[in-house]
Amino acid sequence: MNIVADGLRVDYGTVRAVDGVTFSLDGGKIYGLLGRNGSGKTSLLSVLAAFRKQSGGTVRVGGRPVFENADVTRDICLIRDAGETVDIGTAADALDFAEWLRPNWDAEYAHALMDRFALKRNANVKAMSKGQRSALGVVVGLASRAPLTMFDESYIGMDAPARYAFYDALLADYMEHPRTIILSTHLIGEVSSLFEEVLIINRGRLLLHERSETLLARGTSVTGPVAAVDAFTTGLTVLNTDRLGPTKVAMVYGDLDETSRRKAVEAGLELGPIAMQDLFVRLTDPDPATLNAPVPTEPAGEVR
Ligand SMILES: Nc1ncnc2c1ncn2[C@@H]1O[C@H](COP(=O)(O)OP(=O)(O)OP(=O)(O)O)[C@@H](O)[C@H]1O
Repeated sequence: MNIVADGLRVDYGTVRAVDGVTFSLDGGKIYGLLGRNGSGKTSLLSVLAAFRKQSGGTVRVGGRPVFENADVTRDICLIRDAGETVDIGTAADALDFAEWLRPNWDAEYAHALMDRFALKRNANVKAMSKGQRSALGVVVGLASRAPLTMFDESYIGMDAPARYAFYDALLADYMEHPRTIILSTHLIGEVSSLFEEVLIINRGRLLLHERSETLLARGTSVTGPVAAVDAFTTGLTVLNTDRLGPTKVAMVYGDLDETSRRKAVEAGLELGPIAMQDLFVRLTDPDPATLNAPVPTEPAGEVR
C-alpha cells in the first residue's frame, strides 16, 4: 500500500502541527516515524488514517484520497497509545468489533496473541492496566492485518518483556503477511533494527526520509587525539563532540569515502558506527548551532 503525501498541513487553530510535509512511500516495508515530543507525528498519522482531515495539501493511500473514503479506510489501521478500545466493554467485545470492522481479521491469531500477552477475554477494558490496554491495542493492530498498519507509540505502556514479545510477533507476522507498517516511537534503540526506512519529523517538517542503512552509513564516530580529530573533521558536518582529557570523539554526519577512511586510520584515528538513536538526538538537536549546520545528504532519500 503506497502512501504519497504532498505539502501536507495540519493546523489546530493557530498551531501548525504539520507544516508542508511531502514524501512518497512505496509500501510493503516497515517504516520508522521519529520525532521529538510535539513534532507532529500523531497529527500526521491521524491524517493518514483519516481520523482527521488535513488543513492543506494532499494524501493518497494506494492511489486514493483517504478522508471519508470507506473503501480505503477499512484497509488502514491506526493504533494509538492505549488502542481505540477503551469504551467498548470487555476485551472480547473489542476483538469482536475489530473482526466486524477488519476484512483481513485473523481471529485465531488474535486469540494466540491474547494468550501471549496474558490478556483475559472477559476483562473489562476500562479496568485494565495501561500496559494491558496497550497490549490489547497491539493485538488488534496485528490481527487486523490491515494493508496499512500504524502503531503510534501504542506499546509505550507495555513492560520490556511484553514490548520485545510485540517486536518479535510483528516481525514474524510481517514476514508471513507482508504489508505496510509504520511505527512511531521514542524507543528507537529497541526498534530501529526493524525499520527499513526512517522518516524524521522535526517541528512539523520532514527532516529526512532515508533507508535505515543509508542513514546509519552517514554517521561515523571519530575518536583520537584532539588535534588529529580536529584536523580530520575540518570541513565535515560535526553533530557533536565529547572530550576526555587528550582524547576527543566527534560525531560526523555525511558520506566518508574509502580515501578519507584510510587517511583517518593513518592519522591514528578510530572510526566507528553511530546508533540511530544518537543520530536522531543530534539531528533534531534544538541547539541552533547544530541545526544551522549543513546536513549533506544525497537525494537517495528525501531531505527537507
Ligand atoms: N487537539 C489539539 N489541539 C491543539 N493543539 C494540538 C492538538 N493536538 C496536537 N496539538 C499540537 O500540535 C503539535 C504536534 O502534536 P502531535 O501530538 O502531533 O506531536 P507528536 O510528535 O505526536 O508528539 P508526542 O511525541 O509528544 O506524542 C504540538 O504542538 C501539540 O501541542
